[in-house]
Amino acid sequence: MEVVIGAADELARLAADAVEERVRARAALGSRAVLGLATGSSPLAVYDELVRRHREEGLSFAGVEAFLLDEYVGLAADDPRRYRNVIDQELVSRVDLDPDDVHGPDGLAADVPAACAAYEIAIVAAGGIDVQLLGVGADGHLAFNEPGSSLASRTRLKTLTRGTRADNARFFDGDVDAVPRHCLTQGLGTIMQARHLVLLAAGRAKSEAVHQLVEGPVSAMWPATVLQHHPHVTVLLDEAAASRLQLAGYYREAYAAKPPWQGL
Ligand SMILES: N[C@@H]1[C@@H](O)[C@H](O)[C@@H](COP(=O)(O)O)O[C@@H]1O
Repeated sequence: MEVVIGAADELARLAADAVEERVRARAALGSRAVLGLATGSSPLAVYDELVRRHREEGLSFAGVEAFLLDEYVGLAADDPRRYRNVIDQELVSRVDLDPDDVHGPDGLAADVPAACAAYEIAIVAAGGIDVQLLGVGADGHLAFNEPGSSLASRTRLKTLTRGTRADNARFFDGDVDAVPRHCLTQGLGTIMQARHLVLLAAGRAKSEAVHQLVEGPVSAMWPATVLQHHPHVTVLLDEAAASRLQLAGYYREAYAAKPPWQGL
């Protein structure tokens, strides 16, 4: 696990570098990159940077396939809070990514277990996710895998905690009761199969979750700690999110002394 502590614009550039590198490398081989997209505030600056590179530097997403981490259950197909619509607005509609190549768990499925199983199969059929962008909840949730989630879980229905619903009420005019109770989410086991995980966290409210995920014991009580078992994780933090790290000095030194050939 590599921890980088820096300014917001630098972190967004690094995450965009990881995405761009994969997209260009796959295109050069004549194959398609598979991206894992996250919603929430954390990746927004990354999407802005990718859009800028698309417009100014010719970065093309044509042929790229993308999968969302999670989705609310029960929001109407045209509801702007539906994550599939959020990602259209934040990224897909601003670049040349074909909307038909962007997939999310179906929060309106009549047969939820079948829809979740189909989602898992679709990810595998695409060849697996090359780069997965991630945020983390203040309680350590990853995607919508709340505390207590199996570390081996697959895409399934979950019940949101009151805390997560309160955090996300800002997207529902501050009305916690308007936030759906249920969601479909990639499981922790699903997320762990992506080849490179790039997690962004900002602000003091995330500092305990960040401390646990980087330095705490692996536990379902802090679902993001499962990332300690992944061979290729990049954790991009602002100063406030990094403020409870015990080994922050070491992470800074390691990053500053990193051989240029190493990449992210
Ligand atoms: N389902 C999402 C997660 O995928 C996201 O990572 C997390 C943090 O969100 P934010 O980036 O807005 O802090 O909260 C939401 O509940």
